[in-house]
Amino acid sequence: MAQASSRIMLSCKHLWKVFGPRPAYYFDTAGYRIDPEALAARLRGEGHIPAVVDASFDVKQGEIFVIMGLSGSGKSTLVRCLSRLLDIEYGTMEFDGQDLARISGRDLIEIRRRKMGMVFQSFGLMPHLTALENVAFPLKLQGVARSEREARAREMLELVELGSRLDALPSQLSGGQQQRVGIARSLAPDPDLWFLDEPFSALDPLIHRQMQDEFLRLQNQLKKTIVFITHDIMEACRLADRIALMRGGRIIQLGTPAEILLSPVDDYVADFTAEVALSRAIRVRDLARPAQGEPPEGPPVPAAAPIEVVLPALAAGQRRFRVEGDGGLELEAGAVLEVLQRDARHGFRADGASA
Ligand SMILES: Nc1ncnc2c1ncn2[C@@H]1O[C@H](COP(=O)(O)OP(=O)(O)OP(=O)(O)O)[C@@H](O)[C@H]1O
Repeated sequence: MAQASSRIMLSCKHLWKVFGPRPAYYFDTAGYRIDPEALAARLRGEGHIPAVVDASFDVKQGEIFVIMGLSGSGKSTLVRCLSRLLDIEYGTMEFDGQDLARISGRDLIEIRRRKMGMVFQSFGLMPHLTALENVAFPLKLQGVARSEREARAREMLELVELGSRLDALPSQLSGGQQQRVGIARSLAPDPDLWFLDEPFSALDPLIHRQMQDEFLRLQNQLKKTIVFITHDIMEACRLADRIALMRGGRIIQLGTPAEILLSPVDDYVADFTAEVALSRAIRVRDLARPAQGEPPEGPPVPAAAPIEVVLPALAAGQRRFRVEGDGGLELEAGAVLEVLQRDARHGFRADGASA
């Protein structure tokens, strides 16, 4: 996970996207004045699909912001609105000093080409172009000279460890390799905002995990501002700095993975998170507190490690753990045991496996 700065890169307020015969009718220029739930219910009752309902959130520079929800909850629609592949009915989307909802034509094309990168589940590569040509293609659209765009494409393919397959056609590459090309292509114009819509879900589970590691490695290096969509809570918890959890078009909870896992707002979120082994997903820093009295003995534990790292010492009787860093933090056995109890209730063993 990257450390995000506090600068806000994208700020969305009260976004609505409605499918149906006459969505504009419900949103006059003065704005809607009834509460979002009531308006969404009315829209549904009158033959419309409110796919994004009053969504507000900020994405910080350098952050991995994950939008998570079940099929049909509105994730893809929301991201299509952010990239203006769809027009919204209502709301504001401030990016780079401009309201994306209001700009049009040339400006929009420029922003999409130069400032936004997109990766989709279907890799969308051009079958008759080589890996190098596919990655260089967005730069060709920008009018970048051939030698320069090929140098950049080569650099991006090396970044995703495909430097030896520059001349391969998509059909000669595995699914995982094709998605790496897709990732390299989306990064070629050096976007400020990087959208990834279920980028790994077409890949088999083993590759899926490798690609997540690869993605985290890339992000550590590049520190992009990322909006990442997934329906997989484990993936969300692994990758996210913060998660926006959607249901029926609404963002029902927004927080760090630890906040969502430890303090779900309602039973729906609690059910959603029940399949996650907390001892793996919760990190030492999530439960750390200022050290009380003398600092704990023993070697420090890394703040970013999952709390399962302390289990052997806990089993051997240690009750307080020094947390690595200058913060004077400790991890206390009681907090760890609470998490283990929750895992046990949901059928997870202390080693993180399902019982
Ligand atoms: N072009 C469209 N016309 C009408 N309804 C649409 C359209 N696109 C999406 N919807 C509806 O909007 C709602 C949200 O769909 P969306 O694709 O955003 O969900 P999702 O969370 O991305 O789902 P999935 O994970 O299956 O892709 C669904 O009820 C869907 O049927």
